Amino acid sequence: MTDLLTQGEYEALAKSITLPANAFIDGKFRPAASGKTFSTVNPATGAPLTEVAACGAEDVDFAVGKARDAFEDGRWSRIHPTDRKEVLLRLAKLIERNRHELAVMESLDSGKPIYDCETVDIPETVHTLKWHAELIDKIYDQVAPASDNHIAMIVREPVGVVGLVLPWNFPLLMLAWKIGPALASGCSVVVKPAAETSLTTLRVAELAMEAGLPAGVLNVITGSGAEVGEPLGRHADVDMVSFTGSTATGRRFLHYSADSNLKEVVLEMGGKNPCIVLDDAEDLDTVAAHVVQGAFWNMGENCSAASRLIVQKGVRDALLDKVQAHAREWNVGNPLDPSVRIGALVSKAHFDKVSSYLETAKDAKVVMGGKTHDGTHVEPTIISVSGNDHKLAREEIFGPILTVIEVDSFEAAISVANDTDYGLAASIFTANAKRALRGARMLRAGTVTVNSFGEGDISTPFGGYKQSGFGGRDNSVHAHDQYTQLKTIWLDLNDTAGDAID
Ligand SMILES: NC(=O)C1=CN([C@@H]2O[C@H](COP(=O)(O)OP(=O)(O)OC[C@H]3O[C@@H](n4cnc5c(N)ncnc54)[C@H](O)[C@@H]3O)[C@@H](O)[C@H]2O)C=CC1
Ligand code: BAL
Repeated sequence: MTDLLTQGEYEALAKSITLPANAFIDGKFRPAASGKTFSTVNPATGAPLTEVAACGAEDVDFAVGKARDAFEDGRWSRIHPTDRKEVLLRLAKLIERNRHELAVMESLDSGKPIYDCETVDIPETVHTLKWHAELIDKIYDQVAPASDNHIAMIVREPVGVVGLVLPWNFPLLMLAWKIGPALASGCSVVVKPAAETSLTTLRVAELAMEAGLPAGVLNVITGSGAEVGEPLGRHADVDMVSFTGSTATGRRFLHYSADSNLKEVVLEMGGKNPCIVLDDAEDLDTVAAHVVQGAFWNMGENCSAASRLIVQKGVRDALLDKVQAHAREWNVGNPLDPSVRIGALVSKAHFDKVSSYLETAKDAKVVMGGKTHDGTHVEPTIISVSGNDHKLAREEIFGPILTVIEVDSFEAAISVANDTDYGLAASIFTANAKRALRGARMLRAGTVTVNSFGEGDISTPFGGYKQSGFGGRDNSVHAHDQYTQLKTIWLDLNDTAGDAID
């Protein structure tokens, strides 16, 4: 059970904590080579929090060089997996010990409710690091079938120096999703946090040194996508990039790779995720609670947000009454108030984008909400559209706006659900087990939940079909596939040289 503090205690902590500001390279905080900085702002108040190093290509190059040195001399990549495990477990413990400080930092920098930071982001970050740490000395290599005179081994080796490019919606958790398996596998990493939310990544890098991670293994380069993300994506000495963010930026990383060293690229991108509710769904009140959680959790700033409610005609009105009742419990307010469920959107620029969709609602029916507050807050909003062609049904809004589409059959529901370029997540609510399973199979999405909304947990792969994903999966044992490559080693056991192995 998480021990929440009071709003007053969180506000006192916010005033007393030291915010990191410099990039973190080779075990030390360092300013950008250019000396430039940018302001990071509390989106809930508009007040500047601190000045962060505005790094560029020179800093990326320096960090990649340090990561390469660390990888090649084996100070991390070649130590026993159990020793890597111990360091990562210590890091998880240090994050747990500093949870209130990290939760406040995350909330101030991103606008997320402190309640979410304390009850989801921090515990899940700790759990993710522990899970990958515990896994790494339990994965065995393989021996392939071969004649008595040969042994064919298939071994996993760390891929090398990896670039980890993070989004702003779950700064700590996405860091953990990527450094957990990357570091456990023995890679050295250069992390590029989103410019909006660099602070907790920098603090975790510092804690990693305290945990005993050797210098140069975990580096953090702060700055913009153009100045840091692009040079990292194009760097000839980066072996692999794992990215989470928008589909447009993900696509750029494929170009960077093709134009440079053909580095491996794994992309986890956007979604316009359908939530299907059929006429025979049971317990509409619980269904409504899932719909609200799916649409409004983290202010809808979630790649797997259930942003399209596809509801069968017979149950539409009853369901929408209950969805509104639950949504009214999601109060908008100061993110440092532990009773608040809807905090600020991440930035004024993102607020402007999300609120522009409220204008689009003029040719649709606003069922609930539609108002904005305090410059960066948007109320939980439900908008009913005439069909799946509406802009609100097609574009990823990444805000607390749920688009409702009515359908008249199971087949129509599946067809509308799949009518999107995305394919990250989907849910289906029905009491008919055969239709539930048939639907789950027919939905083109990386994760399908039946009679619930969720992303699964650390033990199951997370990633998308179609333009939501490329190249691999986060979470689960499969996350290690991103950060390792397979090597085949054949041994000839004959006393004298035998035939060629073919
Ligand atoms: N997990 C997800 O699916 C996420 C989706 N988004 C979607 O993307 C929209 C835009 O948000 P952004 O912050 O602009 O996302 P983004 O995809 O541009 O940013 C993600 C990361 O890529 C970096 N980046 C940006 N431009 C780059 C470039 N040209 N080259 C290399 N790296 C670059 C950013 O600095 C950040 O670290 C949101 O409204 C939302 O719809 C945003 C964040 C997470
Ligand atoms: N929900 C975890 C992945 C993401 O939103 O970026």
